[in-house]
Amino acid sequence: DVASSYSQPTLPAVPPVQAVRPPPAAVGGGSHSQPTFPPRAPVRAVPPPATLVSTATPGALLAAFLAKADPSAHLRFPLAVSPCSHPAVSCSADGQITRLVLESSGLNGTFAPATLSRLVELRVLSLKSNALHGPIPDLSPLENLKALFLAGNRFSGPFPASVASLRRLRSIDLAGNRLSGALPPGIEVAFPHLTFLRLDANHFNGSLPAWNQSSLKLLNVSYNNFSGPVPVTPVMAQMGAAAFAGNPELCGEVLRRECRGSHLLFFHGPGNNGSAAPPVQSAAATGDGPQRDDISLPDSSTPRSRKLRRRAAIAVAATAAAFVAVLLLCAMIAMKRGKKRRRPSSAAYPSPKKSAAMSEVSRDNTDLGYVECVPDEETAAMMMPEEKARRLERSGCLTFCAGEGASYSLEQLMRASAEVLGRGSVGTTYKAVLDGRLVVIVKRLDAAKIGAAALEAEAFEQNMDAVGRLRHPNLVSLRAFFQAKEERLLVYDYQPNGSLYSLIHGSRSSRAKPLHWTSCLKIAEDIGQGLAYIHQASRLVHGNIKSSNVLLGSDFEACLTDNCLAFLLESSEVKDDAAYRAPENMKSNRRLTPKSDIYAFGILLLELISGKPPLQHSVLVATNLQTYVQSARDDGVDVERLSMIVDIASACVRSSPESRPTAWQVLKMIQEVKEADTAGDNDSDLTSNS
Ligand SMILES: Nc1ncnc2c1ncn2[C@@H]1O[C@H](COP(=O)(O)OP(=O)(O)OP(=O)(O)O)[C@@H](O)[C@H]1O
Repeated sequence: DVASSYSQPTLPAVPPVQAVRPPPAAVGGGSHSQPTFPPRAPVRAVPPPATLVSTATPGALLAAFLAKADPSAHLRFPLAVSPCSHPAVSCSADGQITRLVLESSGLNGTFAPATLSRLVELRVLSLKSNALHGPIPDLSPLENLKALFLAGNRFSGPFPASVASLRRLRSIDLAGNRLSGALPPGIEVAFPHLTFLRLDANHFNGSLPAWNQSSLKLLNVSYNNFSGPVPVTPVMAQMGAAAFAGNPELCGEVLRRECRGSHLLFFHGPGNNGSAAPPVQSAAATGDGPQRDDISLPDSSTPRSRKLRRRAAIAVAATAAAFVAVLLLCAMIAMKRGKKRRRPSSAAYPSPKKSAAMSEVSRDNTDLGYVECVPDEETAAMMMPEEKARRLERSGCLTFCAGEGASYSLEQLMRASAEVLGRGSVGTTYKAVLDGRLVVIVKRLDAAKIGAAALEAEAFEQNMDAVGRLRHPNLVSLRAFFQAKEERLLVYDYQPNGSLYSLIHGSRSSRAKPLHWTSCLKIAEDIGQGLAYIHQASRLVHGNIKSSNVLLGSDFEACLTDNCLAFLLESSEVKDDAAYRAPENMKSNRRLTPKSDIYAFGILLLELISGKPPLQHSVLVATNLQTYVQSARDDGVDVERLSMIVDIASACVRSSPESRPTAWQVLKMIQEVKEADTAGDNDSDLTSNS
C-alpha cells in the first residue's frame, strides 16, 4: 500500500515548502482532450529598442521597456501620446517619470537593461504580479528610487547588486520570484531608511544578515534556503518566527530551533563563528513591544544587551506614539466628514439578487458616507501594512493587503464597471474593470448567508489581514478588502482561464475522457503546493477545497481561491458542496481543520484523475477506488502509477482525520509519482495518447 508506506513518520515534522512553482509545462501537454490554449497575440510593432533608447525621452525608454517586457503587446499602452497622461505613470513638472506602476498587467517578457533604469527621476517602480523573467538588470542609475516592487514575477539570477547601491530605498519587495544565491555582503547596512523588505518565496541561500535599523518594520525571508542562525537583533527578533519560516536550515532562538553543534541558543549573527555569546533580549521579551507567543528569549544583563534593549524599547515607544497619532488623526477626519455627510442608519446589506452590478455597490456605498482613508499612491507604496492598518477606521476603508501599494482608490473600485460571475456560498462574485484597464475580482459577502458574528468588524479585519498575507504562486491573492458598516468586499486577482471544474466537466460530453495524465499530475502538484503553503506558512485552514475553487492562471497553473474563508463558513449554515465535506464535519456546528482540507483534497484528486463528479462519502466507502478510477481511463496510463495516485487519494479520504497524511506528505507523494512519470516518459513506455 503506497499510501500507508508514505504515511510512515519518515518525513520531517516541520518540513520546508517549495513556494516557487516549477516551470510551467505539463498542463496542456499532449493531444488528448486538452483545452485549446489561446494563440500568442501579434508582436507589438515598435522600433527596435536601441533606436528608442538612443533618443532617451521618457516615452522612448518606456517603449523600449515594453517592447521586451510585453512582447505580445497585451497591455496596449498608448505610446503615441505622452506617458504622463497614463494612470500608471506620474511625472514631474518637467515631464520626467517619477512613478511607474504596471502591476498585474500581463507583462511576460524580460526587463531590458538601459530602459527604465534610465528614468533617473523615478521614485516608485512597481512591476508586481506579472510574469517577467530573466535577470533584474542594472538599476544603479535610479538613485532617487524609494520603492521597488518586483514581487510575483519569475525573475532569476542573484540579488541584484545594483539594487544594493540605491541608498534611498525604503521599500523593497522581491518576493515570489526565482532569485538565488547569497545576499550581497553589507546589505544589512545598505539602506539606512529601509522600512519594508520582502525576499520570501525565492531560492536565496547562505546566512542571514543582521538587519537592525530601527526603521525596518517588516522583514520576510521565509521560504528560501537560508541557513545558520537567525541573528538575534532586537529588530529581527520582533519580526516573529513566521518571517523566517520555510528555511529548513535556519536555526537559533528566534525560531526556537537549536543549531547543530551548539547547545546554547545564543547568537550574535554571522561572523561570530557560531561561538556562544551572551543572549540579547528582544523587545518582545521585555514586555514593551507587541507580545509574540513564539518568542521567549533568555534574560541578560550585559551592557551590550541593555543598550540593544533600550533601543528596542525606544523603537517600540516611537511606533506606539505614531500609531496613536494616526488613529487620532483618522478619528478627527472621520468625525469631521461624518458631520458633513448623511449616514443613513437603514443602509441595509443589499441582497445580491438586488445588486446585479457594481454600479449598485457604488450607489449603496456613496450613501453610507464612508471615510476614504487610502493614502496617495507614493505614500502608500512606502507605507508598512501596519501603518496602513493604523489608517484604517473601523468602517468604510479599503485596506490593501501584505504591503501592497494602493494601486487604486476606493472611489475607482466603486466606479468600476462590473459583471456578475456567479453567486457562491458566501456572496456574489463580480469581475470589475477599473478605469477601463485593471481587471479585478470583487467578492461581495452576503450577511444573510454568513451570519453577523463572522462579519463583526474587528474579527473580520483580523481574519482578512491574516488571509491577505498569503502569497504563493498557487494561491489566488487577496489584494484588498473593504468594510463599511454593513458591507464587506474582498478584492482578488483575476484569473483568466476559468476553473478546474469547467476544465474537467465544463464542455465535455457525458462520454468525455478525464484530463491528460500529465496535466492531472501537474494540477495535483500545484494544488498540493498551495495547500501545503497554507498549512505550513500560516497555519490557517482553507476550508472550501473543491474543483470550482481551483482557478487556472495565465500559464494554466492551478491556483486555489477563496482561501481560508473557513471562519465565514464555520459560523454559518452555509450549504457548501457536501461531497467534499469530511465525515467529522457533517454536523452543522463544524470545526474545520487541516485534516478536513486533506479529505476535500482527496475527493478532488479522485475527481481530477477520473473525470467524474466528486464522490459522496456514503458512495465512497462502498466503492473500490482502484477499479472506479481505472475504469474511467482508457488512455494507456501506467497502471502502477495510476494506482499510486489512487492510494494517495485513499489515504486522504480515510474516515479518521488522524490517519490522513499532512498536506506536505501528500505533496511529496504526488511529486514522487510525477518524477517517476517523467523518468518513465523518457523511457517512452508511458502515457501513450492514442
Ligand atoms: N479570481 C477569479 N478570477 C476569475 N474568475 C473567478 C475568480 N473567482 C471566482 N471566479 C469565478 O466566479 C464564479 C463565482 O465564484 P464564487 O466563488 O462566487 O462561486 P463558487 O466558487 O461556485 O462557490 P463558493 O463561494 O462556494 O466558492 C465562478 O465561476 C468562478 O470561477
